[in-house]
Amino acid sequence: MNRLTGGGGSFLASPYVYHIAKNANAVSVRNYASLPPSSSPSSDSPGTLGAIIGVIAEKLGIGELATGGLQLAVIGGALAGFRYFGGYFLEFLKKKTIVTADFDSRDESYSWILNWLSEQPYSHRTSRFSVSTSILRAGQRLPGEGLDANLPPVYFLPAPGMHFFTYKKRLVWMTRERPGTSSPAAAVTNSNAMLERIQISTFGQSRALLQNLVYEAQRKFIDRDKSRTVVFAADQYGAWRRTRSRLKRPLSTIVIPENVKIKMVEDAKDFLSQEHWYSDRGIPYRRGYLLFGTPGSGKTSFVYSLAGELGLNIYVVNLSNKSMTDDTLNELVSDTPSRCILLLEDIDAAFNQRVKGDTTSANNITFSGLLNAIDGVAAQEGRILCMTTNHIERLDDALIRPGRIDVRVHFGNATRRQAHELFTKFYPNLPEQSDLPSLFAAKIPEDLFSMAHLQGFLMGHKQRPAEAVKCVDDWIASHKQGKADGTTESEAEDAALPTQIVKDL
Ligand SMILES: Nc1ncnc2c1ncn2[C@@H]1O[C@H](COP(=O)(O)OP(=O)(O)OP(=O)(O)O)[C@@H](O)[C@H]1O
Repeated sequence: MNRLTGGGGSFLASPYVYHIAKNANAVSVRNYASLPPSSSPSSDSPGTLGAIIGVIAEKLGIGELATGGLQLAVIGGALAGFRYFGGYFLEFLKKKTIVTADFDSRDESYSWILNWLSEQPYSHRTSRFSVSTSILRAGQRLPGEGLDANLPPVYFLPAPGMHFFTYKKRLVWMTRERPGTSSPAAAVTNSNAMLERIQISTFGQSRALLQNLVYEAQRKFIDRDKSRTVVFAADQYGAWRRTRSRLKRPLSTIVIPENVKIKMVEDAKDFLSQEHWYSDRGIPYRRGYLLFGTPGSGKTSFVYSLAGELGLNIYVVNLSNKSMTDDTLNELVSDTPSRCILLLEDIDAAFNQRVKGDTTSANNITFSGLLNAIDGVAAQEGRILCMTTNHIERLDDALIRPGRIDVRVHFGNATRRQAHELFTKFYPNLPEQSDLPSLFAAKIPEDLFSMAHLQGFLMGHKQRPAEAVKCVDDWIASHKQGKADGTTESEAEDAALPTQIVKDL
């Protein structure tokens, strides 16, 4: 009895139990130590756990072996309890002493942090680094940008794992997890196999340092985008993904009548500055443009240039996407920032099977779902909607009625004037008195070729303007026949209309 119930001095001090206590975490050890000291390790004194168990065992009249078993069970239970609560305690300690920022590759902020990391001296110093020509986010590639235009872009990033470095003279550490490497959770959820995660931590209770870091990363990223137009597209999960960014295309590179450009830019700027005007009159603060006309006439290019001019990003919805439903469309549209261009391209293709009274489309979006997304309650205020189509005659009147579409711009085939301007812009180093642009323009039949077509021809003579003028007759002859065969009467009529703002509103 004495051997088994020898109080703290007996069983805790026995080599076996002591071993268990030593292997338990510090919290367990401390908790044992905090038990009331047992000055007299005798069975008469119930001052220790062992003694208490001994007394209970004696009262119950169980034998020595069973008493030993009971003691071990109690110790095991106590250790398990310490481990369990110890975990909580450690977590509590961590919360009190460490702050952590978490970045998930499904979120835009992941790009900020990768970009920020790639600029940190540590990323260029560490022996464990990953090299990338693009930043990978949720399966989307964000090409390296803003680097020497003559070199392939490259990012240096800390490799997956843990890294320590300093930020503003404070120690920070970062863990980067990739599925299949160090993130079992991500590996299990195969649904998003490209999920990545970064955590950045530092000692202390204040979030200020990490918040500064996040703001700095955000600012750097946005500054880099200032000279660019960023394009977002909907992914298969119904969320916006940054797909690419392009250097802003100056409006001067779009060859359409100057008055069209000026009026459109003025209209958009006016709209963006008139929020109160709209709210005072209870008019939904939205503007819609329909750009219609012949293929390759510059409709999409104009939208990109306009976005650059206004400093807006573009959110493109592909209505032909089979995974898109009314709900996802609605969610996407309501999820755009308040100042942006929402671009619906080739809108006729999404609903070309619609005949009057039919409310279905070739995809999973209903016509009423589309109308609702465009101007329902969830539709974002402050956005500019741009729709493009080559077939305005196929569009339902309801889709382009005033209020949904405020300005219609027709884009036609190239006039001689446009051909002249395109040639001049294509060969900017021509002497001022050169007659090549005029010679070229004189040969181009009015309203027969699209601007894209002419641009394609000039691309074949990139550095040789005189050769372009010499060869253009043959090119026209060979293409005239093809065009005559392939163009319907209504397309030919449409193409012959000049590029202009159609003021029917
Ligand atoms: N008016 C124009 N000025 C300058 N470039 C043009 C013009 N029209 C077309 N291009 C050039 O032709 C190509 C195709 O233009 P874009 O995609 O903007 O035409 P689109 O009208 O949107 O065609 P689609 O209706 O087939 O989508 C681009 O490379 C663009 O630079």
